[in-house]
Amino acid sequence: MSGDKFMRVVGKYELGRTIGEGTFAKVKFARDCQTGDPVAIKVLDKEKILKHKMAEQLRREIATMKRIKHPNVIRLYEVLGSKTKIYIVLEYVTGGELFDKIVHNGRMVEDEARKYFQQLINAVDYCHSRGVYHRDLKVRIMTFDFSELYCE
Ligand SMILES: Nc1ncnc2c1ncn2[C@@H]1O[C@H](COP(=O)(O)OP(=O)(O)OP(=O)(O)O)[C@@H](O)[C@H]1O
Repeated sequence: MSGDKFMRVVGKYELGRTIGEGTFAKVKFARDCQTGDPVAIKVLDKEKILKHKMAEQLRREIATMKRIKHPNVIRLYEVLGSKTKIYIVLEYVTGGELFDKIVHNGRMVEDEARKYFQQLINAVDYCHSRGVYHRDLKVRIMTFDFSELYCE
């Protein structure tokens, strides 16, 4: 992404701007220094994880995500650590949340809804076939045509 400022290096990644924030993580745009490929890195504070007794849940979530490899599920590439932080390196997706798209447009034509729903079902079916059941699906859209919908 041109125009981005990269300030910190973690592993082989240059960290750029913050692109989102969740309950326990800041999500940064980053770039693989070797290939130039974009990634999203979730940065978690170890102290905060321990304080909220989330270490075991996080460990389980990471182990599960590492097993899941499907074109419609965000890939976890690797996990890095420093003294104070955990860095979860993820596939970068650009299209925003499906929910926001629906709210913004007010409605969705049936063909488009069918396409997204098919991708969602494929992803969930794959996860179930591997014994993984997700209780908090987030649906994000990839801007490429061939695999538009990712769920995490
Ligand atoms: N792989 C990704 N590619 C691009 N943006 C992402 C990616 N993962 C997360 N984001 C952005 O970062 C925001 C926060 O994501 P995160 O997964 O930490 O929290 P959440 O799932 O939205 O909330 P919570 O952790 O509270 O359930 C997202 O809303 C999204 O905008």
